[in-house]
Amino acid sequence: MKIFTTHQTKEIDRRTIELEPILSINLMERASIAMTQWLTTRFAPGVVTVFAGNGNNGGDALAVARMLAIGGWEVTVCMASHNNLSPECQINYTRLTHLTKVKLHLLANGDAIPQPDEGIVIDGLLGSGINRPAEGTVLDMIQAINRLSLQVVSIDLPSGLRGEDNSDVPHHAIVSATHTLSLGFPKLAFLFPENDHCVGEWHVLEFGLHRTTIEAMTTPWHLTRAMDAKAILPARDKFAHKGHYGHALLMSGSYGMMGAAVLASKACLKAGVGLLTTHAPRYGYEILQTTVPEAMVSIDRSDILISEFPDLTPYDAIGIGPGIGLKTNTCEALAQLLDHITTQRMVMDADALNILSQHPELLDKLPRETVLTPHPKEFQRLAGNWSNDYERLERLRAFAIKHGIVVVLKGAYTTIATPEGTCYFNTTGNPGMASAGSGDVLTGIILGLLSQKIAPAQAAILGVYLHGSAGDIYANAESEESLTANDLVRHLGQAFRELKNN
Ligand SMILES: NC(=O)C1=CN([C@@H]2O[C@H](COP(=O)(O)OP(=O)(O)OC[C@H]3O[C@@H](n4cnc5c(N)ncnc54)[C@H](OP(=O)(O)O)[C@@H]3O)[C@@H](O)[C@H]2O)[C@@H](O)CC1
Ligand SMILES: [K+]
Repeated sequence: MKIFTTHQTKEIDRRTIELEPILSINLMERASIAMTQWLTTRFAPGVVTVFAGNGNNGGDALAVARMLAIGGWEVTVCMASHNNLSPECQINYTRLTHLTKVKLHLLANGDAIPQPDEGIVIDGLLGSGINRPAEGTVLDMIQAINRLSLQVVSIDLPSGLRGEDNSDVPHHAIVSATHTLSLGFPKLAFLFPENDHCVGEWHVLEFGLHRTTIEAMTTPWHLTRAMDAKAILPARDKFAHKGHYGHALLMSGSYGMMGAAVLASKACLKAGVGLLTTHAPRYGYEILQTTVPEAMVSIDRSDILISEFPDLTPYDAIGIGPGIGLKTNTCEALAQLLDHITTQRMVMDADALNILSQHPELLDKLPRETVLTPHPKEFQRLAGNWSNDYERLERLRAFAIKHGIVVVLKGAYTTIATPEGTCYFNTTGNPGMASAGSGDVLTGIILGLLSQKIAPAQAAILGVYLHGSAGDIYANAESEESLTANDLVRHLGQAFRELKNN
């Protein structure tokens, strides 16, 4: 699903009005019907306090207030002013005044703001048209809303939040919503950890914007839904043999870190690879043979770390990093590997990434479309610091473009940036997955998919989706708290099945 900038959304809005054609007031009515339907399926009719601004966000709020009042809700509306209303807001204001049962408060500067103690709150003060941090009575109303202990449903955006960069907006100038009903598309800002405090649960409501315009409009930002991930999943051929699904080489483990090699190996196999060879230090031999009997083992000359790599000829894809450590011999083996790699696809994680940040000259040797899977700290070591989440995203794109690689920045809404600068935000997963070994499992999955000749960016998008989905399946059945990396491996089968049946 595409994510557009505020500016693009306005253009889609304009073209819908022109090409459908539809009057803007009727488009607003359609959006408001979609929001009212959402509200009435979620909440039983009761008390609702609606805060409305003077632009079209306020217009939406006034239309929703009218629809709820007609539906039997007890509606109170608070407005900062009824002057300088946008034309659509003005029409909805007039329509609302015809309903005598709606209580209307027009607040002048300094007036006490109603403080409801029951029901729900609808926040329609400011939407995508915000052009400066909230101020005056609108700011007072935002702060009054934030003092309430009621559920707050924001229209389009929590008032005060902008669709993209919010680096200059203080938290106290943004409504803290429990739900945000985003009109048409998600906003980029919803995906940033720094806005978690205000966005709450967000929902995209479709209301018939112009399809051809949406299809033609390009954007670097995409959200991966089940249908997008499913489209990547290749069908399995009835007459296939194990050679069809590729031969993966995993270089993983060191003394005390063999668990990483075990987890990544298991995950690679579960992701459907044909053959797996795990290259590990000598001392890991028995561990691997007993815990992952499906994998072949290639033994390093070193007992305790990886200091060499096998002949690469048989392999379709190489995964390196989980548990390898940062010792000089291992760094040298990695540098050598990069000199010898030919057609193999590659995924690098954990200590392989730390080696890259200690030896940035190696970044230039990465084969095009190599997949790196850093968590934020590893990415910071690789690409430098950032001061806000928007800047971090820009840095991610720039880094992927500069080095011609695929970067998977892990976290809530794990983001996959391609060498072309396109970003895909993942929608599966839960906080229970921020635990030991979770990254090793992801590396194994992506390696398994790369070996099956799925293009690197696609393998990363699908791998991240399945990894998160396995975590969600486990968390729904058991709990987030008890989730371990092994549980991810064990539920990968169900994640595939859910995706296929979707
Ligand atoms: N996308 C779509 O397809 C559809 C979008 N729709 C809806 O339209 C919304 C966008 O509406 P919009 O453009 O009228 O702007 P909006 O957010 O209401 O705010 C602008 C008003 O606020 C004011 N103002 C600005 N900053 C301020 C501040 N810091 N502090 C105080 N005041 C401030 C500014 O007034 P000013 O004081 O600058 O004259 C202006 O009047 C969008 O979010 C969605 O809800 C739907 O109707 C259906 C179709
Ligand atoms: K709003």
